Amino acid sequence: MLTGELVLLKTSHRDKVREFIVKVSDDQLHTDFGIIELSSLADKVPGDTVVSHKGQEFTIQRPKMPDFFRHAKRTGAPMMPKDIGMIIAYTGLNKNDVVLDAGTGSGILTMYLGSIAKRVVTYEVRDDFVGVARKNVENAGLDNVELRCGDIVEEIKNLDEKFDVITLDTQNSKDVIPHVRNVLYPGGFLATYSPFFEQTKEIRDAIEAANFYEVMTFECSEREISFSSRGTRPSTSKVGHTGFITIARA
Ligand SMILES: C[S@@+](CC[C@H](N)C(=O)[O-])C[C@H]1O[C@@H](n2cnc3c(N)ncnc32)[C@H](O)[C@@H]1O
Repeated sequence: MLTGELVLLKTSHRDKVREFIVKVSDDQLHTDFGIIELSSLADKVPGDTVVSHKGQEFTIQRPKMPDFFRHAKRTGAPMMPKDIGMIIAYTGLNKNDVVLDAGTGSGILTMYLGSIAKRVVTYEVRDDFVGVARKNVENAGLDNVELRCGDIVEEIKNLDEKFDVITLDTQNSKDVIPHVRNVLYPGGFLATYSPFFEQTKEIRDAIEAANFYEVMTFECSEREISFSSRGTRPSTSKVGHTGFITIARA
């Protein structure tokens, strides 16, 4: 692993997996299971192990987005991976795209967008939430995300840049939509996320008034299957309703 690279350290204790995301550096990681010199990770590769001063063995992996998602600090209502996956798939997000995103919240969707897109500009009206999101984005090692504190309803009117994809997860997305086409490239995608039917209808009305194409609204349900010695069946604890996704094209 290279100096400055992020590393996922995993160890088992009493049948439970404990994990830490660290950076290869001259620092130390202090855990219940002993101290690890992080410089000792420099000559390792994924799959190798490192041993703490108390003799506890940790395996070394490269952290991926699901690890950053699990470790992220949360405020408000972060988007779930099932919905994030749909937005990424239906907007066709790729490495050349520049994205406008609002509201940032704790930056969960923002992190996933940043892990794929060329650049992400994200707006959040609460500066304490911007602080949380900034930490999550930095912890995920992303340097292509620009976090701005501001009200997207006003800020979008003053933007002089165009975007390939715009994602809106705010209570007032309907007030942003009339301005979206001014900053979205022709053929670019808008994706909105809204928990209520009423809010979603307002978004649809605003999208229709702004003459978008290829409009569709859906919700994504996720059904986990549980496997046990007694049999195989859908899990009884499931993720219920989260939100409705609306996709539209300029
Ligand atoms: C549901 S959360 C977003 C969650 C985020 N997508 C995530 O995955 O972590 C909605 C956020 O929008 C912010 N917000 C609401 N109105 C806004 C506005 N007009 N401009 C910018 N942010 C706004 C709220 O403060 C809140 O943090």
